This record gives sequence, C-alpha cells and structure tokens, in this order.
Amino acid sequence: MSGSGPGLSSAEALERLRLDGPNELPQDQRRHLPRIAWDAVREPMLQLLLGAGVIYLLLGNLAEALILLGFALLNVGMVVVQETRTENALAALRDLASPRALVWRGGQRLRLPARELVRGDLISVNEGERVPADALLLEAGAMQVDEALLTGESVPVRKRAGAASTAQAIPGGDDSPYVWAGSLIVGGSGTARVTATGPRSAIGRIGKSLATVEAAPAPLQLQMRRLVWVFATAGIGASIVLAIVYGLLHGQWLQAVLAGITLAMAALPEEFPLVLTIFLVLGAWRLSQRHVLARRSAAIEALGTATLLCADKTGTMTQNRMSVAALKAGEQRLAMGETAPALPEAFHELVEFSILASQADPFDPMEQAFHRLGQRFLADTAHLHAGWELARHYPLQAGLLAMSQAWRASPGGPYVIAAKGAPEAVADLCHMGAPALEALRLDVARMADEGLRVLAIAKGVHAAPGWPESQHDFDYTFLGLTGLADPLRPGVSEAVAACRSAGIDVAMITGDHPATALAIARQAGIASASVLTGQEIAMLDEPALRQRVAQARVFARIMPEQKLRLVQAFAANGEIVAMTGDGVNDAPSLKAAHIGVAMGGRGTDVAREAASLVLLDDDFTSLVAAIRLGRRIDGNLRKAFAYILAVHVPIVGMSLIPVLLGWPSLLGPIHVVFLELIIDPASSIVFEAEPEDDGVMSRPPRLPGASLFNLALLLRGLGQGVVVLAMALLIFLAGAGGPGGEATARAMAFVTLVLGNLGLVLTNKGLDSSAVRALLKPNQALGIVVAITLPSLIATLAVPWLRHLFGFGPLGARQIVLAMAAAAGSFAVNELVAWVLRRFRRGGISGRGLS
Ligand SMILES: Nc1ncnc2c1ncn2[C@@H]1O[C@H](COP(=O)(O)OP(=O)(O)OP(=O)(O)O)[C@@H](O)[C@H]1O
Ligand SMILES: [Cu+]
Repeated sequence: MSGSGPGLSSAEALERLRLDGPNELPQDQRRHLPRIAWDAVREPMLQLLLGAGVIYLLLGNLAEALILLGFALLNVGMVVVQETRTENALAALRDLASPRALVWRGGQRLRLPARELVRGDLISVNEGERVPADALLLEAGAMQVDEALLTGESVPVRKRAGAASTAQAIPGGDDSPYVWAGSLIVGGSGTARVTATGPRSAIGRIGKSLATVEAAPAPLQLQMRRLVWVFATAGIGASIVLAIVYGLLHGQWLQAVLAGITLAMAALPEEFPLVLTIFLVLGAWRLSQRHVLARRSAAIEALGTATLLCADKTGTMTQNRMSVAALKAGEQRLAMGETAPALPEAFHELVEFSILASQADPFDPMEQAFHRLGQRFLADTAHLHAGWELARHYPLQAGLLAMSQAWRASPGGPYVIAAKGAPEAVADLCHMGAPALEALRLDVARMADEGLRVLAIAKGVHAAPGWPESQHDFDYTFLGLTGLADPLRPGVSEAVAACRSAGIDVAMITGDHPATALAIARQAGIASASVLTGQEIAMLDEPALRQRVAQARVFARIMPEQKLRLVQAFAANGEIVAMTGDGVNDAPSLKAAHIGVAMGGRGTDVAREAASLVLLDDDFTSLVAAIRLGRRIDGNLRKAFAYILAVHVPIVGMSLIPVLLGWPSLLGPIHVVFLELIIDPASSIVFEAEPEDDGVMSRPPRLPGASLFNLALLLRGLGQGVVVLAMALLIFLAGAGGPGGEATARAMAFVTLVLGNLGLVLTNKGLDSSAVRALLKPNQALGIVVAITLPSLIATLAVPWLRHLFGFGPLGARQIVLAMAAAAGSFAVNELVAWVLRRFRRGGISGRGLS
C-alpha cells in the first residue's frame, strides 16, 4: 500500500474507479428524455387528438387538422416538461437515499457515497450497517452478519478476521473472514479490505438490486386508480353512445365520430394520475429541502393524519452536545460556568476517573465533555494519563447502565479501574448501603431537576490474575456525580407548541433519568401528567399500559425494545403515531409505527430501512416542518381534485347537451384542447405550488379513516362545475337568439367557459380560506397561466383565421360583456356557496374530514 497511512490514496482510488466503474448495481431507474417523450406520445389524450386530426383530414379540413397536430405537440411538450421535473426530483431523492460508507482515503477516515468505493479500499463496518461491497475482514470484534439477501438464511452467521481463503469465499457458514455486499451487520464491528465492487460483487453477480426509495403505491394512488377507471369507462361509454345518437339523428357519421371524440377528450380524467404523481414526487422533493427524506410516498399522505409524535430526547430534541455543568464529590458541589477560573482539588480525582472511564479518542459527546474538562483544568497536573494502556473494556449492558475500563498504569503493577454510568447502576457496583443510597438519590434529583444528565463515577483496582466476567466482581469506591447539560435544539419549544395547536401530541422517550426527562420536557413545553419508566412498563400488562400511556407523555429509562410496546399501546388507543429511532433495536418500533422516522446522521441502515421518513439532520423541528408540509400537500391535492372535477363538468356538458337536444354542436376537439391546455398546468403546477393556508397548523389532523377525497369534496367539485355549465348554457341560448346566430353564441359560450375556468381555479385555491385571500398569496404559476390564457382567448376572437377555425362569429361589446358577466356570475355563486359552507363548518361541525 502507499506509505501515507492506512487505505488507498485518493489518486489510486480515482484511477481504480475509472477502471472498474462505480460500486453500484446496474439498475438505472431513471427515465431519460426519449423514454419520457415516448410515454407522453402513448397518452390516450394524444391518440384522441390524432384521431380527430385524421377525421378533419378526411373531411378535407386541412387547417383544422394542422392546428390539432400543433396542439398535440404542445400537449406532448407540456407533459415532457412536467415529467422531466418529476424525474429530476426523483433522481435527487435517490441520491439522498443512496448508502454511504466509512472509508480510509489518503490516511483519513471519510464518509463517502458507497458508489465511490473501489477494490482495495479499507472500510470500517459497524453494527446496524449494510456491507457496502464484498470485503475481507482484517479486524473483527464479535461480528454477526445476516446474509439472508444472498443465502436466504436469516439466522446471522459469525465472522472472524483472517487471511484470504478460497474455501470460505462463498456466502453462508460461520467463521468466514469474508463479508458480502448487501448483507446486514447485526452485531459487532470490524475493518475490512474491499475485494469486489458493483456488478463483480456476489450480489451483483446474481443480479439482485437494493432499492433505496420504495415506489409502493400509496393508498391514495389506489383510490385514484379506481376513480380514474370509473370516470374513464363512463366517459368512453358516453362517447360511443353519443356518436351513435348523433349519427342516427343527423346521418353524418364522420361528424358523429368527431362529436364522440370531443366528448371523450372532455371526459378523460387524465389529470388525476398526473396530478397525484406530481404532487407526491414534488412533495417528497420539497420535504428533502427541509432535510426530510420520504422513503415511501404513503408517508407523505400519512403525515396529515398524525396525532402523536414520539421523539427521542437525546440528539433529536436536544443537540447531543454535552458539557459538564455540575460536579458533586463528597459533600462538595460545584456549578461549572464557562468562566470558572479553576477546578478545586476536591474534584480532581472525579474528573480524572470520568476520563479514565471514557475512550481515549472518544466519539460519545459525554466522553468528549469529560476530556474537554480535563484539558481545561488538569493539563498541568498528574491526573491525565495519555501514556496508559487500555487493558480491558466492559461495555454498557442491558441490565446495568454502567461501563468500566481497566488501565495498565505501570508494567507489572495492578490495573486501575474506572467506571461511569447511571447513578443507580454505579451505586449497585459500589454496594452502597441504604443511608448512602438515600443521600445519593437526593443529590441526583437535585442535578436532574435542572435537566442535567447525571453520571456517577467510581474507581477500583484489580491485581488478581485474569479478568472477571462482569464489572460486578471488581471492588469500587464511589467518587461522585457529574451533571451534563445538553441544551434543547433551537426551535424545539416553538415546534412543540405548533404541534399542540395542530391537535398533535408530543411525547418524549429517553434512556435518561426520569427527573432529567421531566425537566427537559418542561423546557420543551411537553405537558405530561406523569413520567412512566421502563421498570414500571415492564410490570404492566397491555390493558394497564394502554391506560397509563393515555396520560403520560414522558417516558424515561426506556430500553429500545420497549418502544415497540409503547407504539402498540398508543395505536391501540387510536393514536396515529410517528416514532423516531436510530439504533438496530429501534427497527421493530419504527416498522410498527404509522410513520417510522429514522435519523439520517446518527441512524443505522437498519433503522433507515425500517422507517418511512428519514430526518437528514436528526432534528425534531424538521419532523414538525414535514407535518406542516404534509398538511399543505393534503390541502393542495384536495383543491386540485375539486378543481379538476369542477372544470370537466361544463366541458362535458357543453359537448353533450347540445347534441342530445338536437342543437348544432357547440364544442369541437379544438375547443376542448384549448381548455385542456389551461387545465393541465393549472391543476398540476398552480395547485402544487400553492402556499399553505394560514390555518394549516391550527386544525386537528384528518381522521385516519377519512379519505382525502371524500363524498363532500366530490359533490362540491361537481356543484361548482354545474354552476359554470348553467351560465355557459344560458349564454349560449341568449347568443343563439341574437343576430349572430349559432357562431356568435358559440364564441360567447366559449368566453364564459374560459373565464369561468379561471374562476374555478380561484375558488378552489381559496377552498379553505377565501378566493380573495387566496389571490393575495403570490402564486407565480397562476400568473403565467393567466398571462398566456387571456391573450390566447383574445386572439381566437380577434384573428380572423383563428376565429374561423374555432367557428366563432363576430362579437359586439354587448355580447362580450354578457359573456364576461356570466363568468363573473358563476364565480360569485361559487364563492357564496364556499362562504356559506365555511360559516357552517365553523359554526359547530368539526373540521375533521369535512371539506
Ligand atoms: N457512554 C456511557 N457511559 C456511561 N453511561 C452511559 C453511557 N451511555 C449511556 N449511559 C447511561 O445509560 C443511560 C441511557 O442511555 P441511552 O443511550 O439509552 O440514552 P440515549 O439513547 O443516549 O438517550 P435518549 O434515549 O434520550 O435518546 C444514560 O442516561 C446513562 O446513564
Ligand atoms: Cu381533462
């Protein structure tokens, strides 16, 4: 290897990356432009347009045919632009979700995207991670690996470091020195040298893929599919019937087919799936801007229904940046400020052993705090022992929240033992008597009540040969207490307050002491009648637990395994639970929660894979931001949905009613296409970009069973459409009786339709507030749609050949005013209805689920 420390040099790695290609499996999910365009061409809408074009050709109307072709191209162009936008968003999300690996490069340990790994790289593999490439273990401690993905066998196998051996170079079996890409480290950690990457890895050779962002359809998508199916069948059925009726009535069969196509185009619900995909994908993208990765699109939908957020205290609600704020040794107490000039001698040993009970190069923020304290006050003393050699490490255990380290102080001399841990655990190690325990309890309570995490420190010596199995077998002397401050993250109490006004409860779960937990909860503004501890939970049966969790919002000294029981108890009480977690042991509770939330910074791959959301910055406030955004997406989907329903009513009505009544046909394919060219961007871009309502976070969550699209919303959409249809029909009748006859009437009705359409956009933008308030909110997309629509409409009326194509007669000022008045009238009626409904809703019936 190169001389500069462990691992490859950056130049070497770059060269190998060029030779071998990236460490990823060939699974390009990305749709590129040609594919997007081809998909757009296969849209039924386009087929109808082309069909209509052919008929115009058969009828000898070349101009109409060409115009339709032009519109068809425009339509494809628009679909392509939007789909490219969603594809880009998806690609960005996939990048965020892609795995990372801890690797030595140029002598430094870096976290790199796993796709940049090359053969020969030195990587570190840890509990809870997926192995990023095939590798040979150079060092391994208690390593257990689940190779189910490769062998189908889900019982973990043991690994040990060793030399390369072809006999063991296949997945499966204990004690092999090889780890395989895609397998899961369920315990232990190690260092390994990469032997194969990408398609050359064992998993690559069998052609499996590790999907990182799941595309499982959300319940919403299934519901939408059913709706589309109903509308599509009804529309096509009606179109065929219409064509036959027209043909029988008038005997002109080409015209009849044209009328059928017009109706089919009008009735086609192609916006529904388009809008849903765009909203969910761009929603996920917007979430990622707030540092939240949505691994399942169903999670976005579920966000709107959450009633309870269960968050870990350390690192999620707090900064996980510890500093020593108080010390207690013997009878002496010391409050540490930033400016404390010196550390009294009485505390020197306490700090000395807090450091000895920590790793030499600590990762843990508490241990870092002890080291900092030592550097600050003990640097010139004999209390720091940089030269000592660590002989033995006893980690935290499930039943004993304390850890010990044994140091070799001098060759041949006895070992120095240092222990630190939860006060009750350290007291246990020191075999304290009842009076001392009582005094300790009071001391701990005093520190914990200030929100400090309290760790006790003890010392011991070990001279006998050999090592005992457990820490219990050492003799310890109690040294004192340390109180560590871990401030709340900025914005947490505001976020908690926002949740409460939004009808969402916040609960805090922690492994910490109950008093510390309560104090931090109080700072965060979490109101809890009581604190429930892990020991108490262990003694409760399910019904009793359900009863207790109905009241308690602070949970202390909780083992990760107990979080699952908590989730289940909450769910049994009817809560929709979002639960955060980061460790291997959190995976079951993350899966069980309605919304499992993993930590992107601290979290393990196991937790991430079990979760539906990942907080990339581990911050509780991001979760609340996600809920706010989820509610906004909910609201905008409902608005878009109501609008799409509404706007199709007058178009379908105007294509159907005149024919059925034996009037001259009013709309042709050209008119419908013109309208659709407004509807598509209006429903997808305008409503997607719509900012949230002022009241999003002062409403209760949507009822879990309640669908986003309920009957009330359906009826409202259809009702709005009927109003516009009625006005357009009135105008048509009024126009037909006038001097211009049918052609003028058609032009007038078209003006009413187009303007009424814009009115529908406004009404539905303000569905939850009011159109006026909605207008005041900036929405650039709407501005663009209007800026294109109005001149185009004027052009169809004013440019002679366009007028001819659209079959429009001349319009006088009176007719134009009439048509505009009709559109304004429909808008006014719809706004009035919306206003009455809003009053009605406020006046008693709860907002939950009602449109
Ligand atoms: N490195 C350590 N040394 C000594 N004691 C520790 C150490 N880490 C944790 N403990 C003890 O175990 C308790 C629980 O720790 P645990 O890791 O479960 O909490 P956490 O996950 O850090 O906090 P939270 O549950 O709030 O996210 C701590 O309050 C402390 O008393
Ligand atoms: Cu449509």
